[in-house]
Amino acid sequence: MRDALTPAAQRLVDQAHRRAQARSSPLTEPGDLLAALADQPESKAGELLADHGLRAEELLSALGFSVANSDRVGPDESVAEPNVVPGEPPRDAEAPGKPTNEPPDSLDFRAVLNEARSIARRWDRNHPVSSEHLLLALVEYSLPLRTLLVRAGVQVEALVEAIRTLIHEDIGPIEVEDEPFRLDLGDAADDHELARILDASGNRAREALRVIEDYVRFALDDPMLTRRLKDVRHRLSQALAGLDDQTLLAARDTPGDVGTHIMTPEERLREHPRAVLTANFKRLGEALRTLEEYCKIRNVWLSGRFEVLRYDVYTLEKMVATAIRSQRGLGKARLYLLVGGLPTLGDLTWVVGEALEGGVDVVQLREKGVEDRVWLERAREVRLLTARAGATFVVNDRCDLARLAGADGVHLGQTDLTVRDARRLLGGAPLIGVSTHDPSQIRRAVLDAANYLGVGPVFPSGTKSFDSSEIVGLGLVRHAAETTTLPWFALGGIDESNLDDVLEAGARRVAVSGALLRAGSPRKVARSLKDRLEQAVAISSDEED
Ligand SMILES: Cc1ncc(COP(=O)(O)OP(=O)(O)O)c(N)n1
Ligand SMILES: Cc1nc(C(=O)O)sc1CCOP(=O)(O)O
Ligand SMILES: [Mg+2]
Repeated sequence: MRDALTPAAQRLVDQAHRRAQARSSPLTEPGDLLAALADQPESKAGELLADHGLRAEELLSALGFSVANSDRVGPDESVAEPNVVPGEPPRDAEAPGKPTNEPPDSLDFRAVLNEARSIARRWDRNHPVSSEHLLLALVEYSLPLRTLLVRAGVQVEALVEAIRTLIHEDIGPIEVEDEPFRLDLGDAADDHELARILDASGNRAREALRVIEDYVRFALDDPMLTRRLKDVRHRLSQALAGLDDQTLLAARDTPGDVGTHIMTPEERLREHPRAVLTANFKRLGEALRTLEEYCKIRNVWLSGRFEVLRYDVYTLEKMVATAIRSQRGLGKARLYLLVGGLPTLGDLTWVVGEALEGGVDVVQLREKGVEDRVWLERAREVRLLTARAGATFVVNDRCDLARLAGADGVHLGQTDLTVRDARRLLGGAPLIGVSTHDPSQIRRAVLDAANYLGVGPVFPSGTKSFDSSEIVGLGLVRHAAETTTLPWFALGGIDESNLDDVLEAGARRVAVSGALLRAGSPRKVARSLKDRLEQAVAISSDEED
């Protein structure tokens, strides 16, 4: 394999070889590369590992390197990036100057380099492999190394998202590998059986994935999840390319398959599209498990790729389930009111009543600095009003009060409780909303299985003061419109005068506070905002038809 690597990536690969030599290993393994990355906080990938919680010494010792004497093995270990040094062509892995007498690459090590290459070249065939590509290949395709990273403190999911964002990872065409990993299926009877099993489960996995993708794309209409599913399909195809398709085809015998006519009553009965979705997630998990188990006989590395895919599919299943539940809870909600800071309970009752009459769908009680008993009294009042109107009620910041008041959910900012901890307190049913102020927070909230997002502040706000650098503008609204899975509400300084700009940028739900609280007639303003939101929704669905 002749891979174009950035100088920094090349040094990491060389360092991995030297590490293998230092530990007297006959082969250079992926763990040697991970150790090289972990021990180079100045490289971009090393920096990312450190930012995501790596306790480098713990990882190095888990990888079998003694921290005291390891670690910068050999000379010239400075791996300061840039990815590509301007004016300097990327070095080649097998170019002259490569250290000699070092243990050759294990199959797994070569597979990691292959992976890194295919990630780097997804969009551009000439793109060199950088340290970030190497790190992504390691964590995405080696479950044991991923586990070691988790044990050494790394938040792996967030790390993967950060790398993907950094390298603009996206779904490109499937590249045919020059030298794919092939299962060497010969002519023996065992091989024939193995080929039939792998052929059937490969087809099953592909088909189930397609059924799931169709649901997410057409029923859920969710761009971010559709992209993630495409990514799984892409990786599944790459993994399946490791099986010798000619052998599999030769072994295929559909008319002779004793299983084709056996169908359980449950398989015939699917009452609604969601039942089809659930059944196909199950089918996909099973097919991946079969691939993983039977590949172990011949190629542990390939088996590991199916294993990682299976775990990713479990996570995706949860994300799809959350997206369905969120859309059901908030699918038709367009106008969201944040209310708080009013002098009396009577003022609160009046404003919320007016807003609900004007068509507000969600009310959030957002109090700051009031005594808990007052908070709770107000929350119970808003609960009553919203329940009568059939609207949703959310409590800002406080899970305890949300529970006590019987709210439908809670809203959390970036420094409030995490979604995971709020779920511990509230259980699975209540809605959890998260404030987001940049693309990575949006991605994180989606991965954390939040039910909806606040996206802002779009404009300066009279309700909460923000530095000008904190105002996200319409750019983040456009980003959310293009990518976001969940119901999301643009907010911050939105009123009748600038709503058109927000709609133009792609928002179809907005949250307001001052626009209603400072209005002479909150009912009229709410009605006008709501009508314009619904009109925008109607126009965009006409355009889609
Ligand atoms: C719908 C919605 N979006 C964002 C926020 C802001 O939450 P947070 O950042 O926690 O700030 P506070 O509101 O707590 O001051 C929100 N409340 N609602
Ligand atoms: C409390 C709050 N949080 C925001 C965020 O973007 O996180 S914007 C905001 C204030 C929303 O009120 P108004 O509509 O009056 O600007
Ligand atoms: Mg908060």
